Amino acid sequence: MTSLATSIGGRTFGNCMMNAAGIRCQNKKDLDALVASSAGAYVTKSATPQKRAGNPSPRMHTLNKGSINSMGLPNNGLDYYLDYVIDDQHKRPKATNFLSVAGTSLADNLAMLHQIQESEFNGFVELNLSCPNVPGKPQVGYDFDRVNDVLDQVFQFYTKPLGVKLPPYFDLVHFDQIAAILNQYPLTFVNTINSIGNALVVDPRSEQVVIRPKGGFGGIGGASVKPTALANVRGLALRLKPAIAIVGTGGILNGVDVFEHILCGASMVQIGTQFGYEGTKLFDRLSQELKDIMNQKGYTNIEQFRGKLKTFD
Ligand SMILES: O=C1NC(=O)NC(C(=O)O)N1
Repeated sequence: MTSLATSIGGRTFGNCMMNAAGIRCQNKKDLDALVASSAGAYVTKSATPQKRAGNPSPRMHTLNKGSINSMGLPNNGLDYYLDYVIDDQHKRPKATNFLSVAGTSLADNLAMLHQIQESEFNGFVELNLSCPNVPGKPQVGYDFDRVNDVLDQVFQFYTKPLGVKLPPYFDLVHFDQIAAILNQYPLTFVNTINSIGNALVVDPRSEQVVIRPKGGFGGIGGASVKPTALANVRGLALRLKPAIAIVGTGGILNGVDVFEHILCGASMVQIGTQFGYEGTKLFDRLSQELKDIMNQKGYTNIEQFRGKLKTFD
C-alpha cells in the first residue's frame, strides 16, 4: 500500500500536500473546502492584526503556467483565522493545521504571537517573513540581522510549534548565513520559497504593466520558479539541523514536481498558483500522480526517498 503520509514536529499528516498561504484560504468557505479535500492540512491566508483590504486591483495576473501578484496581504484579521482554526481543532482534535501570520512590523508579529500563545490553538504557526508586496516594507527574510532579532524576541515567550516562510535566496553564501541563524532556534519547520519578489511582467500589445501596485512589480509563482524553489529546499535541507523540517513550496503543477521537492528534502509540499487555478481536485490528481511515480520506482512511503537526491560526486 503506497502511503503519502509524512510527519513534522511529531505530528503526522495523512498526505504530504497542502495549499500555500494566500491561495483559496481567505475565508471559512475556502478553508472548509480544504478540510473536505484530500490535502493533508491547510494553511490560512497570512493574517495581520486587523482586517486589511490589500493593494488596489488589478493585483494578480495569470501567466503561462504561472502568476504574478501584488495582493498586499488582504485578509480578515488574526481573530477571524484564530477563531476558525480553534473551532476546527474542537471538531477534529487529531488534525494539525497551519496559521500564517504576516505582521507589517515586529510589534505586530510579537502581538499576534502573544495572542496565539495565550490561545488554545495547538497547531503550527507559519511566520511569514517574506511578503514582497507591502509597499515600502522590505522582505524581512533578506535582512539576516532582522531575522535573528525577530526569532530571538519570539522565542523569549513562544513555546508552540513555529515555522518561518522565507523568500528565495540566490547565493550559496546566503543559504549558509540564513541556516546559521535558523539553527540557533527551536523551529519546527522552514517553508521555502515564497514568490520570487518584485518581478515585472509587460504586455507588449498595450505597452503596459499587468498589475497596478508598485508600478507593476510583483511576486512570481508557478512553473518558472521550480528550479529556484528546489535549490532553496535542497540548500536548506543540507544545512539545517534535522529537527527543522522543510516545507517545499514553488513550481508544483504535477506529481513529478512533488516527487522532486521531496527528493530535495521536503517533508511537506505546498501548492499555490496551480491550486488557485485547479481548486481542491488538484490534491486528488497530484496524489494519484505521485503514487504512480512511487509505484513505478518501488517506493511505498516518502521517507524511502526524501532528501536522497543524488549528485555526480
Ligand atoms: O507572502 C506573500 N507572498 C505573495 O506572493 N503575495 C502575498 C500578498 O501579497 O499578500 N503575500
